[in-house]
Amino acid sequence: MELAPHPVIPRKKPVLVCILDGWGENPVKDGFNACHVAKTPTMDSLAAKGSAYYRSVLAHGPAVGLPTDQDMGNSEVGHNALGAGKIIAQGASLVDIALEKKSIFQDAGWQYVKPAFEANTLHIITLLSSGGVHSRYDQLKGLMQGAVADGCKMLRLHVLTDGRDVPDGTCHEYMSTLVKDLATLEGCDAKVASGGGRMKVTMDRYEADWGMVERGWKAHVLGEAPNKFKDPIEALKKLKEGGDSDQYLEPFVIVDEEGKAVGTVEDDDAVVIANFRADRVVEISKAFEYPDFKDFDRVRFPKVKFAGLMQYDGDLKLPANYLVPPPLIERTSGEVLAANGLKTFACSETQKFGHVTFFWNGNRSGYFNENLETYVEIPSDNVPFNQAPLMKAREITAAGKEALRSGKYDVVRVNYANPDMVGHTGDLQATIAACEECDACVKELLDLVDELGGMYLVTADHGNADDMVQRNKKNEPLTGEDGAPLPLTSHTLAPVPVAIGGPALPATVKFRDDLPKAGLANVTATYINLMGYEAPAEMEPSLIAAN
Ligand SMILES: O=C(O)[C@@H](CO)OP(=O)(O)O
Ligand SMILES: [Mn+2]
Ligand SMILES: [Mn+2]
Repeated sequence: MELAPHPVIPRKKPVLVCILDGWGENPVKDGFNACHVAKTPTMDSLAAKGSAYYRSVLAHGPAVGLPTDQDMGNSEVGHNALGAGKIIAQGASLVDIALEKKSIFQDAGWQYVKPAFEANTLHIITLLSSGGVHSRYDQLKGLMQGAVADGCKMLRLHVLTDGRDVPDGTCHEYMSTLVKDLATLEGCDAKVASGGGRMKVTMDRYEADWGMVERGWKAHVLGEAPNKFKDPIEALKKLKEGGDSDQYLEPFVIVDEEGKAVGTVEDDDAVVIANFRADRVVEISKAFEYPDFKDFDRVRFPKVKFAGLMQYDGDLKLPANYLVPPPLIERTSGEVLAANGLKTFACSETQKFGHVTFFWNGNRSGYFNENLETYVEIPSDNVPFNQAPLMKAREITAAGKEALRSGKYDVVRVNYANPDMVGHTGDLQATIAACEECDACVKELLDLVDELGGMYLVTADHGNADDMVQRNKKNEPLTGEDGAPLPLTSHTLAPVPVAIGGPALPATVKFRDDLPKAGLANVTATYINLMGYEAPAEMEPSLIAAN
């Protein structure tokens, strides 16, 4: 893994790698493109340097290991690619293949849960949508059908409504489809048992709010929630009357005529999580898997056969049982830099902290070499982010500047959460403010890189803020019955910008023009070059060359 010195670029500290989470370079530049509408003098000045120093790269679909060109990018696959420099077949693709070949039903994880099917209940916990970021409905359906074919007599679904990877208000459609499909599972008593909105129940990440997971545990396992309904479609109807978006629905439990929860989790049951993406199911997995779990009081800890659709954390081997082996992401840039004694500083706020560490490092929660890596997490606020669109960008900037100034690090990596997290709220004005804040913070970092005589690479992991409205096939904005634009809460298919520069960048070094289809994985070799090294040959080619 020894890195050879770059023939032209000197090893000159510091190098800044800055990721604007959810900042797409969308070809549609109208009033709903928050990155475009926002006043962004810094990003504009980078773009104005022209194609030798500013370009876009693909951040969605096969370029980041997703099944099709219709799959928008996301933070997991984006940061995996940025960190690894390779295009890796991702969870969504691997599950597709395993279902297609039916090998999923032969492999060890399924064999582990299957013995529960005859006399006990199979519980499936899942994000209920076809978003393709954390889960997909067709895969859920395949799992349910496979379970029934293998003798499952009692199936209970615990569903998290989406409205984030798919438009708000679609939870009814997914629930109706699910209820219809459950009714077709012959010989199986199949019901929805509990649920809630993905940003309220179960799917917390990076320990931002364990209360979410506790609410999920109570609803899914104990059958307790303030909202009890006899019918899941009725449940959503009533909960939506409160005005909450699909993402933020309160937890609910489905009860029988006597008011008893229809699907509590009991000893000897099987529990499967049908999400392929890790970050938002690591916490609930710990609650099911760890006997000495202390992050909230579980009240009851049923002895179940627990499996993830994938293994979510390779370092922790969590969960021990899983249906599909996760992508093997090896020899990431983090590992290579550590092996060469190079020092890394990485920082973001809680919501994105694992993105610049865990995902960047190939879904590993530990360090490669703790003496060489410094990871700083700025605690995120637990608020709907359109109410606080500046988020913790100032604090991240301050930490990044201190790291740059310290002279201790070969590379300083920061991620700004604003364009993505505020973009997900569908609030255009707040997202414009988020982009402006981000731009102002990037300026501070770049000014310091100038002062210190370093180099920078500014990029993003996928689009989001660059389109805030749902559109028809002709790209025209859609409006609701009241004539108001229908907000887009999801990521986009847009490519993302990559900008390089800084006083230490030799004048002969420029972006190549022979890689028009380059994607995020090409950024890795580029930043390793800026650090003064040739990138490992197995990585996707660098975007730059010296003439
Ligand atoms: O919030 C999340 O979980 C996803 C969207 O589902 O966003 P990101 O990939 O940017 O983390
Ligand atoms: Mn992201
Ligand atoms: Mn996002």
